[in-house]
Amino acid sequence: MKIIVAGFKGKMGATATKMVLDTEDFELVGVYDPYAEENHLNELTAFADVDIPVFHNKEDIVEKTQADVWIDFTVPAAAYENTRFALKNGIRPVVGTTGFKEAEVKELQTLAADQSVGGLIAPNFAIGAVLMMQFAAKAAQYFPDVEIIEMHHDQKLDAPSGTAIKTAEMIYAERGTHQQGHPDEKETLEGARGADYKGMKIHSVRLPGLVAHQQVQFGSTGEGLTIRHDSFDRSSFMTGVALGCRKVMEVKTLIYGLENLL
Ligand SMILES: NC(=O)C1=CN([C@@H]2O[C@H](COP(=O)(O)OP(=O)(O)OC[C@H]3O[C@@H](n4cnc5c(N)ncnc54)[C@H](O)[C@@H]3O)[C@@H](O)[C@H]2O)C=CC1
Ligand SMILES: O=C(O)C1=N[C@H](C(=O)O)C[C@H](O)C1
Repeated sequence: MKIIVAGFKGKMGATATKMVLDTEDFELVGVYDPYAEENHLNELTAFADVDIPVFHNKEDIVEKTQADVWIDFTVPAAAYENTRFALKNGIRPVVGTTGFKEAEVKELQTLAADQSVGGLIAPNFAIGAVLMMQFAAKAAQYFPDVEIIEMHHDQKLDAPSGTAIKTAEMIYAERGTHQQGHPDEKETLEGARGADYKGMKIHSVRLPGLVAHQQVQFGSTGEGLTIRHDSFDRSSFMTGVALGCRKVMEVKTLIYGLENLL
């Protein structure tokens, strides 16, 4: 399987690049970042023995390689265009970048279906995080009152996290809209109650030292249930990324959420 990694100099992109190089049946054919100063991956100390081209524009990738899969860990502002480009050129996207609008995902799904090209957008590739979301959706059948607290490193650009939004969407699919808290509650300091997704509150914590953590907290009469996942290291996402790369070779649509491929 021939793979391109977009965003290779970033925290996730570098981890994914290493994973591709370390996986026997994966072949890294190029890395992409329009802002990179390097022309070859071996110019970076971490990849000193890897002679792979660095691409600075997308057209060169199509012209000079024959990639099967496009792994994307870039920035919210670039991921939609990158995914669209990959699909249009028959390269299967495996996208971890967050910040997609609901309409953008739908548009890309239509394009993938039209092009008959498989792909995956997964807000979280950690298997434990996918289980957390599924357990939370199950719990919401019995405990409709829930708040989501997501906690990330302070370099994160988007809030709330893609995982928090996906969790809220999965809970919503089970419980629908539900009024929580006191109907007359007032914020004396704006934002105190967090963001609101169909009546569900989402709180975003950003602190140095954190990686990626989320707590889904349910409350009911005389009892509470907390479901928590922690990614302590970015290697936690790599099993899911590798699995995504294999699975997109077998499908002809753009899947949203790793849970749909497990
Ligand atoms: N789905 C998942 O499991 C996970 C998703 N993420 C998401 O992945 C994304 C990247 O996260 P990090 O690696 O922490 O960020 P980062 O800031 O460390 O890396 C982003 C990289 O993208 C590059 N870049 C900027 N514009 C680009 C473009 N147009 N094309 C290609 N590359 C471009 C930057 O130069 C930078 O090196 C974020 O949206 C984050 O939320 C992060 C961890 C896990
Ligand atoms: O930016 C991150 O770090 C992460 N982003 C994803 C998200 O927005 O949910 C996945 C994970 O939480 C790490």
